[in-house]
Parts: sequence; C-alpha cells; structure tokens
Amino acid sequence: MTFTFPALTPCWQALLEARLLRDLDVQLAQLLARWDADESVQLAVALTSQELGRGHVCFDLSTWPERLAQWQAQLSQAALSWPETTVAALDAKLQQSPLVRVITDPSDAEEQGQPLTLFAGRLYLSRYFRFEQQVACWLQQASLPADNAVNATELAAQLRQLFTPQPETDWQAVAVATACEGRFTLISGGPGTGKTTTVTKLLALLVAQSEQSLLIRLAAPTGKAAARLTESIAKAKTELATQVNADWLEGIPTQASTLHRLLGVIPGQPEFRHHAQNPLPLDVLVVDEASMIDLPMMARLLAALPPQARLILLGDKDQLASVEAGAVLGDICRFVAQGISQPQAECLQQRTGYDLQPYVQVTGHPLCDRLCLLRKSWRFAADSGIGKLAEAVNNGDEKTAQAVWTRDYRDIRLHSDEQRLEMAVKLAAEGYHAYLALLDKPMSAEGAVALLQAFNQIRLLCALHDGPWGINGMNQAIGQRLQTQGRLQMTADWFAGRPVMITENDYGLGLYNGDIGIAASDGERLRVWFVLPDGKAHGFLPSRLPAHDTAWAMTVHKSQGSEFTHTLLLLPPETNPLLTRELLYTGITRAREQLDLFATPEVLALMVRKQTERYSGLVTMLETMRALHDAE
Ligand SMILES: Nc1ncnc2c1ncn2[C@@H]1O[C@H](COP(=O)(O)OP(=O)(O)OP(=O)(O)O)[C@@H](O)[C@H]1O
Repeated sequence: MTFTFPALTPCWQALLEARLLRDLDVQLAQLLARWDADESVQLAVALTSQELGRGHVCFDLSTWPERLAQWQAQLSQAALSWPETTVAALDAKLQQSPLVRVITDPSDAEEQGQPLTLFAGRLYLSRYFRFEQQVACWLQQASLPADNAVNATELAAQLRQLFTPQPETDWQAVAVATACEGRFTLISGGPGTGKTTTVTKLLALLVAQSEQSLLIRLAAPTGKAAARLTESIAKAKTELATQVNADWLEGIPTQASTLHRLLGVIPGQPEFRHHAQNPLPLDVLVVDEASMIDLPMMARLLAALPPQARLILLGDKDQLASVEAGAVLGDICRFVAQGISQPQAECLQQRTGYDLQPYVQVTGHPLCDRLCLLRKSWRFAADSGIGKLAEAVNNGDEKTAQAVWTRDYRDIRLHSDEQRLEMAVKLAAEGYHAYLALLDKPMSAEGAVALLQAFNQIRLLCALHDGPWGINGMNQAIGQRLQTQGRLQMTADWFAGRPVMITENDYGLGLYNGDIGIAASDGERLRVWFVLPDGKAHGFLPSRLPAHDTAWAMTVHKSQGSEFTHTLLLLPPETNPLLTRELLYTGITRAREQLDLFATPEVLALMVRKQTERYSGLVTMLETMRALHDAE
C-alpha cells in the first residue's frame, strides 16, 4: 500500500519554500497527521525532526514562542495562522495526542508504541528518548557506591609510588584515586593536561591491584583518534617504565581500536555484534576523545558493557560535540559544577593526601563523585600564546582573547587584513612543500610513513565546506598554487602528492572515516598510502578507496582527535551558525607549536561570545531519577 500525502496547506508550503523546515521534517509531520490532525502537534513533530538534524536530541518546548516569532519575521503575514502560541497550550495538546507517550518517571521502560515521547517539556522521537533513557539509567546505576573493595593502605602506597606529593592538589592523582573505585569515571581536560599519562598510571594500578589478569581494551570514536591513543599510550608506558614494576605495565594493551570495530559492525545493519545479550569480553574499557561520541553510539556502547566492567571516558568537555545528535560528555560534565560529596572528599584525602573540602557540596548528584577535571596543561608553557588564547576563548573572556595578539607571543599570528585569504593559500602551500619534496623517488612502505609524518606537520583548517573560505575553495586554490609552483602535476583526478581524507568506513580494507592518505607512485603504479593501526604504511590502488575528499584543507569538525605542529585556521568574514566558541577552541587547540589564525576581530569576538547549545534531557533525567530514588 502506498501512502499519498495530502496537499500542503499554505502555512506548510510557506515554511518549506522559505527553507524554514526540510522536506524530511514536513513529510514526517504529514505521515503522522493521519493519527492526529491537530496542526500544532504536527508543527511540533516537524520541529522535533528538524532539531535532530541540527544535533539536538529533542525539541525543547520552551523554544516554541521564539521559533514562531522567527518564522513570523521571515514569512509573509498572509501565510501565517499559528494554532497554539504558548508553551503551556502546546504542552497540553501534546499530552492529549495519541502520537505521544507522556513520561514522568524517566526509568519507566514500558513501551506503548507511540512514535513520540514527551518528558519534562521536551518532545523526542521515541527512539531517541530510549537512547537517552538507556544512558541515564546506566549512569545512575554506575554512580552508586561500588562493591569492589580495595586495600586502602596498599592503594595509598601505590599512589605515592606513582605521584610525587605536590604543594598544590595534583588532579591527576585525584583522578586515579577516583577511578580505582567505582565502575565509571570520566576524566576531562584540555590539550596536554595529562589525560593519557593519567590513564596509563591508572591502568598500571588496576593491574597491580588485580589478583587475576585483567582484560583491558582501549578505543576511540575514529581511526585517527585510535591511532593517536595507541601512540600516546606507548609513549606514556615508556615514560612510566622507570617508575613502576614491569609487570604492572605488561597488562596494558598497546593497540587502540575504533568503537565500531570494538563493538563489531554487521554490514548493512545499525546494530552491532556486541550488545546487552552478547556483551564485550573485557574488564576495563578506556575510551578517548569521548566528546565525539553521539547519543545512539553511547547508548549502544553502554549496553554492550558487561555488568562488572569498568568504563573510563577521556575527553575535553569544551571541544565541539559529536557531529550527530547529542552532547553526552558535555551533559555529564555539567555535574562538575556541583562539586563532590563529603564521604568522597574524605576518601580521596585518605588516598592522596590532598584536602578537597573546598569542593564539597552536600546536595550534589552521586554522579559528581565519578567526574574528574584535569586543570593544568603540561603541553603549553607559561609563555605560550596558543595556551593563553585557548584559555581565554574557553572562558568566554573576550578582552583577553583580543589582548593576546598584542603581547608578542611568537607562536600565534593573527591575519585580519583584506589579503588574508591569499595569505592562507600562500602559507599552506609553502608548508606543504616539505612532504612534496619526498616524492622524488619510488615510494616504499617506510618512505610512506615519513611522507605522512611530513604532511602532518601542517594543516589548514576551515570552519566551512563550501565557498572560497571553505575546504572546497581552499583545496582548489592550494592545488593550483602548488601546480603553478611546479611542485605538482595535476594531470588527472589522481596525481602524485594528492592528499585525501576517507569519509566513510570500509571495514574490509581497514580504512576509516577521517583516515588520511597520500598518493605516490611505488615505481610502477600510483598508490594511496595510509599508515594503518599497526604503525606500518600500506598502499591502496586509488580505484579501491571508499569515499574520500582532497585534504590540504579540512574542516575543524574533521580535525578533532588530530594535532598538527603548525595549524592554519581560516574563518569566514560573515557570521554563520557554525561559528561558535567550541569551534574556535577546537581549531586553536589542534596546534602544537604554531598557530596562524585568519579572521576579523569582529568574527573572533562573536565566536568567543557564542556558546553552542545542544538540547537534550539527560541532565533533567538524571536529576529526576535521583529525586525519585531519594523519595523511595
Ligand atoms: N604530571 C606531569 N608532569 C610532567 N609532565 C607531564 C605530566 N602529565 C603529563 N605530562 C606531559 O605532558 C604531555 C601531555 O601529556 P598527555 O599526552 O598525557 O596529555 P593529554 O591530555 O592526553 O594530551 P592530548 O590533549 O594531546 O590528548 C606529555 O609529554 C606528558 O609527558
């Protein structure tokens, strides 16, 4: 049976034509209109679909009047006839709708088949409500006191072995002491705050304390982030080797995998091989770059953990949230502001010797005791402009973010003049000469490792895809410049020196979204060389590659999980919804030693002010569960 959509009313037609709603949003509303003809309910359905496309988990009803006002301002009066204009009236309509399941207790798992769910003034597609509910229920359980009793005296002694006592609180020691007890720990920190160092010490301690051998797994959301975790864990293990017994380190794996690979992809299906009925075989799971995990992935990951396994999430709460819906790490980290409980402060003081009384709040959620913030960056020295700029942007401190450019820091440069686009092309092309110089002889696997290392020294990051200020325009401009300079011969689609980024996972080839490769001849044929997780380079024929883009320029979103010695960050001259504080902070912190920023002071100021808001109900859900639990 085929379903024919009724003709659109002028109001819907106007919203579509003005691109205030997408076809998909309108079609979903129309499809469900068979069961509820109320127009305000239909508009709420369309908005819920639209919000998902924008990364929000739900439609927050409190934004309804604002949305109607925006529409009103953009549409001709003739097209308008809004049914309900107040939040209370819309809420009441939704509560009565046969399409909507109304939830008051967020742990209520009984399914009634409605496609939409209303909870605490938020309208969800029911599937997304279930994802959020699964995550909240897991976190609620995991924040209860654990029954894995530790030997307190032994633990305190081991912590002293790993951390030399400091005059000020050593947050790394506090994080390790926190994670030694409990099923879940989240460690958030900016670049170079020692997340990998801390987790390596933690794993060494867990190995030392365990009577049986522990099965530990390391993972990250993308191939690139997994490769970086592999690299940094190996480095941290080497640094730790002089400090601890060799057998403590032996149990720590050397390879990290992507979350998709860990969970086991089934080709053509959204579900994974590992789930609640077939849990992952592991005792401890460490996941890095957790800010990139979207809500459905987080729900599936948590469902696949065996009941007694420990989960340690690492990430930077201030970075861009996941591309898909949700901001789970950011949501959880909102509880950091609530401090820690009195018993937790006492326990941590016993273990580490640090006085944490100033952070005690009696009314905090139990989840607060599972969160750790690393506050000191070891990567950026006191005279680092990158560090100062990142800090000012992150704090929303517009004045300092402007003043840093006048302080003669040698590692940051601002280009605001009219010629900045041309300058970005020039600097990027110059920076890429170094890797192109390595193409003068047939490429071997060893040579390709060096080639990719040279390419990773510098990268141009853009906020946008399209237009001259986006990656498409910049990739074209850089290619042309290198060609004019005689560094490249772009005779066809594929040419020696073309860098590409993979944009979809190919499990068969072992290439993942975000992987970077470079085309170079092995003497006989042109191959595209990638460094695989084992650290070795492998050359693929161009025709075999999954979807890819040229990668002299990449978006800030795609650069998450990567760092470059020299980063060029190009921002467009006009305002755009994508220009946010999180994007600016993420772009700046991709730079290890040198940052060239191409932007007007006005756009920078606007970005420092504009924090991303992702609508979700996770925090309210956790608060409600706790209140209901306390009332029992
Ligand atoms: N307590 C410490 N004392 C001295 N150096 C430290 C300390 N903690 C970390 N470092 C050094 O700081 C650098 C960054 O540490 P690490 O890689 O653990 O940070 P990270 O937060 O994981 O970094 P990234 O943001 O790059 O992922 C490393 O060189 C590490 O050796």
